[in-house]
Amino acid sequence: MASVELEGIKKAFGEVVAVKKLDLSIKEGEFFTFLGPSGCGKTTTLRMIAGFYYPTEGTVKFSQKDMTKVAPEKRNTGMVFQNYALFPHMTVFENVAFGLKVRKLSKSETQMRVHDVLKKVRLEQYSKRQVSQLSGGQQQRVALARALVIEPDILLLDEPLSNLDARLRDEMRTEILRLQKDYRITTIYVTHDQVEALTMSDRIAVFNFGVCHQIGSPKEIYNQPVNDFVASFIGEINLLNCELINRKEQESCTVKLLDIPDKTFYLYTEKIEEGLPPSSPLKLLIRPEGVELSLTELHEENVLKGTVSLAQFTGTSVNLHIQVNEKVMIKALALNKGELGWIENGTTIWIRLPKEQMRIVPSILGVD
Ligand SMILES: Nc1ncnc2c1ncn2[C@@H]1O[C@H](COP(=O)(O)OP(=O)(O)OP(=O)(O)O)[C@@H](O)[C@H]1O
Repeated sequence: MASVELEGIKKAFGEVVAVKKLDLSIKEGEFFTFLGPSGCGKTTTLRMIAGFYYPTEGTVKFSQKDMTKVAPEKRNTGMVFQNYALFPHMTVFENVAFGLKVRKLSKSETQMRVHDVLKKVRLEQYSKRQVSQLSGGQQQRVALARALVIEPDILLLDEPLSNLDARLRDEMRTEILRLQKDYRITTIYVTHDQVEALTMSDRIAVFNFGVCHQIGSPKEIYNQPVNDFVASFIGEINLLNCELINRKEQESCTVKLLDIPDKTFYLYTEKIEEGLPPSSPLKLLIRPEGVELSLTELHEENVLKGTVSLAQFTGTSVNLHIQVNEKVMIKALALNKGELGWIENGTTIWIRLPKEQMRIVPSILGVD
């Protein structure tokens, strides 16, 4: 096991700056995920850790040892690629043994290690089969076995599940976590899939356009996003253009929603992101599950009246779109019970935005 430290990392390919300036440290044994949309610099960062690319600026360290210019084969990392990169004409055994052969391990040691790892990934009975004769999920396990057999200090996984169907993806998520805990190996996982990131990771780094916007546990990222990009990339959310009217210490503060005239809302001061840039556009955030609903009029603060424009039944709940006016639509969630479970399009409804469920963050996506 090793820790990973990235200090002031930048990577440019000619004019294209794939990673702008990155500082992060990954702890020993941690399951750490790089999450972000296509082209945001996740794979480039992973490849700098593997040594396939050298950074234009900055330092890559493993357990505080400078590895920036060390060749990939001397880093003791195991990597699994999106397309598996297996040798199709070779057997499962030969594929997994390949890295050990390169390292010139004895035949008996190789036999033993390959046997052990194939058992771990539940492929012992397939060792003589050609990989081209395996299913996608089985090929994925071979790729994992090949990465693990060298007993790497760090396991690097680049969108390893994106070629599998939904059911197999679920199964492999559990499998990868089981192996990661078994081997107690520092793991860096690249994905654009928020469900994978939330369910698997100890911590997540959220990227966009070569910049890491936030690092935190799945709960921190979901519940305390630092800006509207992070908030909207993970889960459903309502983002409302707003202006902060008055900010008091340890009390409610007052907010004006720009698209709902003559209405003031109150939320707790600690729900305002620290150090908001003075003139930047702001967004008020609230998750659909934080919105409260009533079919009878509510006479309290933070209430809006709207009309249901979409009621999508999902089994356990109903996803609702509630039109407040031409510009503002609020997403909410009604559990499949009581009268709210039977709600239909066109229903008039009262929405309460509880103080503790709202946050104010700077908008990097811009006011729409
Ligand atoms: N070898 C290269 N030469 C030139 N530009 C590159 C190279 N590799 C990556 N880029 C560019 O750098 C940016 C980041 O790419 P990267 O592959 O790291 O993104 P990503 O977040 O992993 O995307 P994806 O999820 O699509 O794999 C993109 O604009 C990409 O086109």
